Amino acid sequence: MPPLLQAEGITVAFGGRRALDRVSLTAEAGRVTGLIGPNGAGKSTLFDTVSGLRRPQAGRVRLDGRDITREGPARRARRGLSRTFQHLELFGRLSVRDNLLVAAELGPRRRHAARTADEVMDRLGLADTAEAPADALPTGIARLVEVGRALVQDPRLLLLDEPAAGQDAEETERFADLLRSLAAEGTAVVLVEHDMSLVMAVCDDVYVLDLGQVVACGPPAEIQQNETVLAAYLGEP
Ligand SMILES: Nc1ncnc2c1ncn2[C@@H]1O[C@H](COP(=O)(O)OP(=O)(O)OP(=O)(O)O)[C@@H](O)[C@H]1O
Repeated sequence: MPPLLQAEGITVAFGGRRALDRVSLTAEAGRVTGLIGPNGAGKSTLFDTVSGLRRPQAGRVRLDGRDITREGPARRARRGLSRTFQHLELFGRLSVRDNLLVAAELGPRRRHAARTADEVMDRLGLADTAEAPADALPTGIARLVEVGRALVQDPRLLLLDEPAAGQDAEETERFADLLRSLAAEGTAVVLVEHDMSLVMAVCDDVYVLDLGQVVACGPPAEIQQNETVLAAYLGEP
């Protein structure tokens, strides 16, 4: 069986400058794949390309071995791909529950949208804030709501763009448990995150991007020792 996600040789240029230069990445069901790199390395651009918001100038995106490079974001979502955004995309005036409901009503469990939203709120520890408007939430909690909006779609492939930013140590620990349990259920998780202790604790594999190129990939223990990575990224104060 092919890996659930295969991005192969992805090149994206803005003007004359390559934000991604022949980037390849795979993500497998049941594993958490980390994607790290300095600001501007190309992480969000890769998510945009995988989720169908941006067409690459070269390269292919495959899901279950099927070439989906020319498919739009809605089609990819129906195939089981969900993502969160680094810049939150919540409906600020709607409650937490309604934010999840709107997303659930577009997903495969739309007939049970209310139950699905409640289950996901419970799972994320959001039940107590269910009626709070999204724009009144602290960032760490708002990011969990964004994750919840992805989870109500019951994704097979979940792309998370800095989901733990703004969380305190205890929230991050709980979030790590959530990622592990999603992987244990068979979800393929791709995690963009600047919190290195979270990345190293939960990821099975880590890709390191720098200036649009993959400079290393491997298990966390190997990545932490890799000299190119230390120079490009981890060595930064
Ligand atoms: N719409 C755009 N137009 C022009 N340049 C862009 C655009 N989007 C991204 N870029 C450039 O592409 C490069 C990669 O940006 P990207 O946001 O993918 O990096 P990133 O690794 O996600 O960074 P960060 O950690 O800061 O979010 C950067 O140099 C950025 O300035």
